[in-house]
Amino acid sequence: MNITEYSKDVSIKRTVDQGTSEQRKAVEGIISRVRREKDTALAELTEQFDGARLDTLKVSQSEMDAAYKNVDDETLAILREAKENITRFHGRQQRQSWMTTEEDGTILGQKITPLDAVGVYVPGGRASYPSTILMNVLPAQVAGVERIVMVSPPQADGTLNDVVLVTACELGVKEIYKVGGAQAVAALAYGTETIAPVDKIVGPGNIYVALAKQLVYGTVDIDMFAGPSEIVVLADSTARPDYIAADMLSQAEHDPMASAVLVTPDLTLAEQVAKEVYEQLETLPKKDIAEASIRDYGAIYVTRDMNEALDAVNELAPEHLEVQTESPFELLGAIRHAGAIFVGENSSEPVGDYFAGPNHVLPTNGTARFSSPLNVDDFTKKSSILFYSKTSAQRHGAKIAAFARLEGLEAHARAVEKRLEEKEHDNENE
Ligand SMILES: NC(=O)c1ccc[n+]([C@@H]2O[C@H](COP(=O)([O-])OP(=O)(O)OC[C@H]3O[C@@H](n4cnc5c(N)ncnc54)[C@H](O)[C@@H]3O)[C@@H](O)[C@H]2O)c1
Ligand SMILES: N[C@H](CO)Cc1c[nH]c[nH+]1
Ligand SMILES: [Zn+2]
Repeated sequence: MNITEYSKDVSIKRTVDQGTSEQRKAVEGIISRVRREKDTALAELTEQFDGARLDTLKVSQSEMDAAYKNVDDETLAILREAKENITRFHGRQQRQSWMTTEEDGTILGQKITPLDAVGVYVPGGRASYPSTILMNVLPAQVAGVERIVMVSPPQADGTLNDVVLVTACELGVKEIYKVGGAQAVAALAYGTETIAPVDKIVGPGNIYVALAKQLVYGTVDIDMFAGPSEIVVLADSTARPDYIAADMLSQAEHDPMASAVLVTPDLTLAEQVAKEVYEQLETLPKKDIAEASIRDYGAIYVTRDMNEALDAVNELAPEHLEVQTESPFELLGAIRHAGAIFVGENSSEPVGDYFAGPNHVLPTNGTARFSSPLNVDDFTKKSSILFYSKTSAQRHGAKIAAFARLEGLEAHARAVEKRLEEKEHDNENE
C-alpha cells in the first residue's frame, strides 16, 4: 500500500465490474430459459450451479423449525436487538401522504403507496449474510410492503443456512425459495409455476446476480448496481493508527477488489497506519482476500492540510467514510459525498454493517455523489392528487388552454375549455 501525496488526479481505483461478454451471454441464456421452462429450468440450473437436487423450491415450516434448533440463544438475542435498532431507524424515514386545500377549492396532494411485492436476494455462494436480510427486509416492512419474497441459493445438501432461515423467520418472511443466481432474479421478474412475480428486486449478489438485475430492470424495478465495498478514513494526528488499520481491513476482507483508503494531512500517522495494516493482516482468516485488496486497491493519501483532505474525501465520494479527527462533528458540514459517515474513533464501520440502525446497502463507485443508502422510500411510490373546483377550473382554464396551444395541442386546450362552456351554459340557465 503506497503512501502518496494527494493531488486532484489521484482518485479511488474504481472497480465497476460490468462482467465479461461470456458472463453477459450466460445470464441472457439463463433468463430466457427460465421464461420458457419456468420451474423445470430452476431445478436444473440449481443442480448445475449449486449441486443441489431439490424436491420443492419453497422452504417448509418444518425446515424453519429445524433451523431454530441449531441457533443458540445468544445469536437470537443479537439478531433481535439488531432488528429493533434497524426498525427504529427506518421508522424515522417514513413519510405521510399529504393534501392541501386552497381558497378557491383546489385540492392538491401526494399519496404514498407501498409496493405490492418485493423480492429480496440473499447471497448464499461463498458465505451467508443474515445482516443482508435485516437491511433489505426491514425497510420494506416499515414501508408497508405486503408480500416479501426471499430467494437464496441452497447449499449442496439442498438446505439454506440455519441463521439465514432463522433471521427470515424472526422477520416473519413466509415465502422463501431455495434458488439463487440469475435464475432466481429471472423467476422473481417473470414468475414461474411456483413463484409469482414481484415489482422490485433488491439485495446484493455476485456478477451473475447483478447482471440479471440489470437485464430485468424495466419489467421490475431494482435497487442499485452495487460494486465491491469501499472505506475511506479521514484522520488527523489525534487518531489511533491501530483503530484505522483495523477498520480498513474490515472492508478489505470482503473482496479482493474492495478498496480501503486513508486520507490524512499527517505523514507520521500515514506511516504508522501502513505498518499496522500489514501487522494486523497476518492474523486474519481471510488474509489472502484482504492482502489482495490492500495491494491492488488500498491507498494512503497525504494532503497539505485538512481542507485538502476534505476535498479528497468529496472527490472519492466513498461508500463508507470514517472521520477520526479531534473534532469530527465540526467537519460534517464540509463533507458532501459519502454513503455513510462514521463519526469519531469508536464508530467503527462494522457498527453500521450489523447493528446501529442505518442501512448497510450503500452507494459505491462514487455514486454517493448522487444517490443514497437503501431506505424506506425505495419501497414506496407516490401518486399526485389533483382536484379543481368549478371556481378554479373557470379561473385558470383560459391560461391553461393558451399554454396548450403554445405546444400546438388543440385537444388539450379544448378539454379545458369544455369546462368554460359549462360556465356559459350555467349563465344561460340562470
Ligand atoms: N454490498 C453488500 O451489502 C453486500 C452484502 C453481502 C454480500 N455482498 C456481495 O455479494 C456477493 C455474493 O456472491 P456469492 O457468489 O457468494 O453468492 P451469490 O448468491 O451472489 O451467487 C451464487 C450464485 O451464482 C451463480 N453462479 C455461480 N457461478 C456461475 C456461473 N459460472 N454461471 C452462471 N451462474 C453462476 C449460481 O447460480 C449461484 O447460485 C459477494 O460479491 C459479496 O461481496 C455484498
Ligand atoms: N460492508 C458491507 C457493505 O459494503 C455489508 C456487510 C454485510 N456483512 C458485513 N458487511
Ligand atoms: Zn462489511
